[in-house]
Amino acid sequence: MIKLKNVSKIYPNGARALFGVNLDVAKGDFVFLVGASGAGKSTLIKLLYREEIATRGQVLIDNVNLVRMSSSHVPLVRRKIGVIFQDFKLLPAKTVFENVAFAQQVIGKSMKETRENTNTILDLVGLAKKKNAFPSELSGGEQQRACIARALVNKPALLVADEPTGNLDVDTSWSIMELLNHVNKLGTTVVMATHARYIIEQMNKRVIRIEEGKIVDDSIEGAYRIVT
Ligand SMILES: Nc1ncnc2c1ncn2[C@@H]1O[C@H](COP(=O)(O)OP(=O)(O)OP(=O)(O)O)[C@@H](O)[C@H]1O
Repeated sequence: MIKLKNVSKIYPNGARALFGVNLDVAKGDFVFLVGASGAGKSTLIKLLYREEIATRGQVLIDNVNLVRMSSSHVPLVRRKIGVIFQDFKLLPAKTVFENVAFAQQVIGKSMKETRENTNTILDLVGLAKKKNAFPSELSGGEQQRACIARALVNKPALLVADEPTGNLDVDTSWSIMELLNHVNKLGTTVVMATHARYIIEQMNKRVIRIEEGKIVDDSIEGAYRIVT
């Protein structure tokens, strides 16, 4: 579902973030991106949802090249992709329900469908009881669950996550990882950048290591699987 062909990214200020990256991620995969700070993980993730555009090469999502795409087509591609961040990015003046519902209203879903989908996804992430709370009334783990609900509510084929456990304690991080694993088992492809060694060691997933803008290792890591 994801194919990067000889991708390089040089930012306008001259910073060289990625060089000659080739990558294939199959539908249904769960992939970790690891590497030191500044290695290029966030840049690679941003290329996948066209927050940034590659300077050279091709970034294909379901055979559509995001590099050559006109901006009018970007919303169509973004509907296939849910994004979650380390710092949540929830709208502070909206409740959990409204944050999740909003993602559907902007793509023109009816009120009835929006309400049904929002309730279903809030159940899935374990936030049904907090749906009328505002983000400031939630714990960090609950805020991240709300973000995951928002990212998933339009049923994306791909979920990209940039350090989604970066602001969470170990137990809360595991509950988020179990949720991502569950979502992956339901069929969503997951690409997640992380610095958390203990997570990649225990998840037994494909791990892509980036150093100075290049993929230097691509292998299955860890001996244990999370039981879900
Ligand atoms: N918007 C930008 N403009 C200029 N340079 C940038 C920009 N974003 C990132 N860079 C540079 O590109 C390189 C890769 O950065 P990137 O954020 O992709 O790394 P990272 O692996 O995600 O790091 P971290 O783990 O700290 O988040 C770094 O040298 C960084 O300074």
